[in-house]
Amino acid sequence: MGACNTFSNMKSLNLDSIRESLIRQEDTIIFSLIERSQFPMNSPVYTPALASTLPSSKSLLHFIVNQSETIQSQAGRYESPEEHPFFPDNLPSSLLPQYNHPQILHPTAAAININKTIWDVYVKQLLPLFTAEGDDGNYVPTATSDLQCLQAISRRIHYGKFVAEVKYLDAPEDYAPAIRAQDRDALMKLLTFESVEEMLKRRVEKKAKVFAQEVSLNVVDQKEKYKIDPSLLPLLYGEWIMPLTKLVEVEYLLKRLD
Ligand SMILES: C=C(O[C@@H]1C=C(C(=O)O)C=C[C@H]1O)C(=O)O
Repeated sequence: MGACNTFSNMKSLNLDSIRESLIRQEDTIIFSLIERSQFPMNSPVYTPALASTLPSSKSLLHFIVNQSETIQSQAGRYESPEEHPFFPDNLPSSLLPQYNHPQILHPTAAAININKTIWDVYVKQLLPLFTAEGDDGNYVPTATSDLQCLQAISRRIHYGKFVAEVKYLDAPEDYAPAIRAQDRDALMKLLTFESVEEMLKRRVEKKAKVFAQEVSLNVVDQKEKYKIDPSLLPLLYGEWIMPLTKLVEVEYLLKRLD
């Protein structure tokens, strides 16, 4: 049986099960980056000029994400504590019967949403790293690939809330004084596991070597080629995805005793 990506109940929530989910989410993130990388940068997708006749005049990406979130919100996506919209203002309510999502997180945590930062980091820092320069006019497939990447990365980073809850429950006596003192540095130190981070960086590079490898039947063509450079994965995780996950962890813990 494959590793499960969600929590069905409180009992299944421990640091091992959360890390298993984060490991499975690596696959989703790597595949979504590979899909996006088949298109060049297509920079008109991210600027207002192309979007001036659309209801979201900021950019085509803004329009596609906003409209997709509207549909998905009506279908109940944001009822789950694992999901965070990029444009939470004025989202319609779910039209579906309520699913009984386990209430694991401390109530004040619901408000933590760092998607603005994730959006900026993705568009300004990550995209240029793994897409070729250029414009091939495939704007809608490009923006829908971006939506997949953004949702996968956001879900992973906001999992920091669950990580933080479990770490707190495992050692409240260690965390409580730092929370009471609102000491960000002490919390960051407590929640950081360098060996886990180092293993993760090695694993995502290895996964990218497998997932992004060009498959050829031509035995003469021995040299391995990749759809995205595998060494980008430890960079993306080390510079942005893990630090932002830890930021969510700290933000969560700061509110854990409210
Ligand atoms: C997520 C965790 O917390 C921290 C963040 C990590 C990450 O984002 O992958 C890894 C190890 C920790 O430093 C964890 O402990 O698993």
